[in-house]
Amino acid sequence: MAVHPWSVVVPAKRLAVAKTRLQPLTGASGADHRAVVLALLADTVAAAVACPLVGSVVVVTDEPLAAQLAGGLGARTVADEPDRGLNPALEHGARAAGGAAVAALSSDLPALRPAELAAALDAASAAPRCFVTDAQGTGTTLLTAVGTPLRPRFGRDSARAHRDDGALPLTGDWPGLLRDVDTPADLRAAVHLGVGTRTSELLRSSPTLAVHLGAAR
Ligand SMILES: Nc1nc2c(ncn2[C@@H]2O[C@H](COP(=O)(O)OP(=O)(O)OP(=O)(O)O)[C@@H](O)[C@H]2O)c(=O)[nH]1
Ligand SMILES: C=C(OP(=O)(O)O)C(=O)O
Repeated sequence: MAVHPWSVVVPAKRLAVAKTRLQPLTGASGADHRAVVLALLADTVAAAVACPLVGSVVVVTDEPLAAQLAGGLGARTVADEPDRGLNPALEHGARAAGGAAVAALSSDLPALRPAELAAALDAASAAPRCFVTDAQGTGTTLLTAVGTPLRPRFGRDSARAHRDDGALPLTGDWPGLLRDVDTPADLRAAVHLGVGTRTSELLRSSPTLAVHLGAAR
């Protein structure tokens, strides 16, 4: 039986140290690196907030600009505790979010659509813990838990780690949910799929970045 509402937890580290693999692109195009990271987060959070199966979105961050942005989009923010990296931050966010159905969502999914997230969360009622593998095939973009602790294993080869830890892999027609952005090629692929409002605005205001991403008209 489908479960909802879901609490969605989104991690966001300090902008100054985030998305370093995008720096060659932002540097070469003269784009504001922080603005790019924030735009990816904004489109991800906006899609989660707009998802009909989601009751609350909690962003785990110590970054004031990310917290401000999350608040403006209707998400709640909690501090980046216990300050021991991504997985402890997600566990903290999941505890703060509460509820029986909790999902950890990557913060770098600018092409995510609310209906895609709804389809994945709907499918996630199939097992107590489920996950969605990223487009590369090694990482994780969504980890879900219903009535059981989240036990996040994000990091290198996290898809394998989540599967080895008993979570069920989910597949479906949700290209925007798979397309996390780590590298310039990933951002190009997300732009090709169609990105949300904030990333689109950024491309309009940064013509050189748009050219680098093949998005210039
Ligand atoms: N709140 C919180 N989020 C984190 C932490 N570490 C990583 N994240 C977030 O988790 C996601 C994946 O992080 P990483 O793959 O380590 O780093 P990244 O910023 O995506 O990119 P790179 O610098 O290119 O490795 C990003 O959204 C980060 O902002 C942490 O300690 N606390
Ligand atoms: C940490 C992860 O994400 P990223 O692709 O941002 O490195 C992961 O997939 O587990």
